[in-house]
Amino acid sequence: DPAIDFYKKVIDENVAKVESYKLPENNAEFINGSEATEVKDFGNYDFIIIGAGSAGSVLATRLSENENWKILLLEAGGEENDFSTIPSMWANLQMSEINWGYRTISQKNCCLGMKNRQCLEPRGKAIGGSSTINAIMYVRGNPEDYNEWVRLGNPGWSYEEVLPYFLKSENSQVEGDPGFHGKGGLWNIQYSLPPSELFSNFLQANKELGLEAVDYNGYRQFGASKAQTNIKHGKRQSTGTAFLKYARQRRNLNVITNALVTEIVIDKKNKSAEGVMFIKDNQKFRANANLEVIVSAGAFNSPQLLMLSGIGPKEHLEELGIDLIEDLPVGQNLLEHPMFSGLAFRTNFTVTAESPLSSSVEAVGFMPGPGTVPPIEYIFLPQTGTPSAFDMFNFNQELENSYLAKINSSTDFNIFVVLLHQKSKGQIRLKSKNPTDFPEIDLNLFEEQEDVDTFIDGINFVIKLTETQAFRDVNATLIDIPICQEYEKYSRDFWECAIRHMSMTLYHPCGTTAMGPNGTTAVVDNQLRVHGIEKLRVVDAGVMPSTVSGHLNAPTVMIAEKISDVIKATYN
Ligand SMILES: Cc1cc2nc3c(=O)[nH]c(=O)nc-3n(C[C@H](O)[C@H](O)[C@H](O)COP(=O)(O)OP(=O)(O)OC[C@H]3O[C@@H](n4cnc5c(N)ncnc54)[C@H](O)[C@@H]3O)c2cc1C
Repeated sequence: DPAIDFYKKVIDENVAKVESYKLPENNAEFINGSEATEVKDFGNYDFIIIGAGSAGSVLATRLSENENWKILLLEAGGEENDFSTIPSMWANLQMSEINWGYRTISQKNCCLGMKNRQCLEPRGKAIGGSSTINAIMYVRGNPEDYNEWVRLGNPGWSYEEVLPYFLKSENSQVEGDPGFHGKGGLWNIQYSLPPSELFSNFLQANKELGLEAVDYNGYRQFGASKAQTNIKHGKRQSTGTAFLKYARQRRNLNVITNALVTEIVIDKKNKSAEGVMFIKDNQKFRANANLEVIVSAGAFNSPQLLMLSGIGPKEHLEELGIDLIEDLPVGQNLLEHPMFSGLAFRTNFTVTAESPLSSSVEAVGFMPGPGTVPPIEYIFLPQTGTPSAFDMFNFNQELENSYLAKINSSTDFNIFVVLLHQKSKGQIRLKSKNPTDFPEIDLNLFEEQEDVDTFIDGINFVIKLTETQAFRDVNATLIDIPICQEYEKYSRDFWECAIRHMSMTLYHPCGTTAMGPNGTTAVVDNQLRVHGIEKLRVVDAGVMPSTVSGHLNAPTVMIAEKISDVIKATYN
């Protein structure tokens, strides 16, 4: 098949580049432009949207449906490419210029087994944003997650009220629970590509523990299922491909790539957003917004941009010499989904054919807990037969030699354990007032002991899962974790130590521009308008006031769909 040959060639060429790629330390490509003295006029628009990611692409598509509105969409990255459309290559995309390349600052409670105690925090820097480099899983979470947003003071966000917006985007091929899947929308959803040979063992193992196969986006979340994914004809469906591709043909939408927004221009007297400053092609530009500036730069970059523009914690901005316009808890309340990556299992089964064109994340399960929402998700990654091109865990040399080097991609499978509702909180701060510097990311996972305890329960559950007959049939055996030898092997103290060393995240930052009824604890209101500032909204994953028992891409698209309707209703 010529198509398969073409993509195999793309993989070969790009994997070679991945091996030698070095993550950047700052936004080097914009430094020249940041030193330009002249500011050029980029004209007037009704809406200026910052960031063409999961939220920004959807917003631009929906708002440009109104022909009378002139819209400017500014994106720091470039276009998607052939490599980024191949589902199984998602992890490798981190070692290319379509990842911003962030690392956390050195951590005290977590990431202890990583190089320099830093976890990686990839973010998409391209049309489609993080949906262009993500693992393409479509997982909405639990209805109670959204009802919780209402309980936190945000009317309009109950599951009943947001479900229509999930359905609106979808063209679902999933044979799931009736009433929970949309047809005819722009975004294709289908099950992950052909099942691996151990998929049925995974489902059967769950069954042995009383967990049936479920549609996790349907009536019941507790149980196990094949992953629902954003794939169409074997290719990634980023929001750039699924939504923006059509809207870009509209004359009222101007999409500018390789443009770094450096400031939201705010009239200090009226406390009203007037436009933006950005850098493109080594030049500085200013564009004006008649109706609104909408910040959709993601859960790290949106708070960075707000703080650079004078909106943020008073003390922090003062210490950096930034004039304060509005004192809001920007960058606080950072939530993540910690993920333990130390459960690999050797089997007596060897994959025969390598399958570089499959999607590597195959199936997930949700562990029941005492509450209405699952405390733990577990993700099944079967053997691929192809070793990954780099260490996405960022393990230090000791772990790389003593652990990673032992994993065999033909015989071993992984089950990643995810803590869904952490109590610990991190934060985003500015390194300096220079917009070409990266923001400072402090994850602070596992500050709260309760998080560690729940995580250990999840690990023990997954080990029990692999001790069922279904996994004994392939002789699944936990691969030795060679660290934390000072503790009794597999005791709770041992697991705590392993968790603090070997956990990374599922790359689900949110909460840094949280919605809520007032500016002491929240940044935006329930219509995502920034408290205290006119004509300014934040619309992206950062606005989630609490996280969801799922993955963040689908909820972010839902948020953008819903706010597009709110905006249309406001001005029409
Ligand atoms: C490696 C990885 C795997 C993931 N896997 C999954 C998964 O399988 N399923 C799932 O549901 N979720 C997954 N996620 C998470 C999900 O993709 C994100 O939560 C979601 O895409 C966030 O959308 P957003 O609109 O908030 O931000 P983004 O999609 O990141 O969009 C922000 C956009 O703004 C641009 N931008 C930022 N700053 C500026 C600036 N100053 N000027 C101009 N442009 C700017 C960025 O380049 C980017 O395009 C994953 C994420 C990653 C990184």
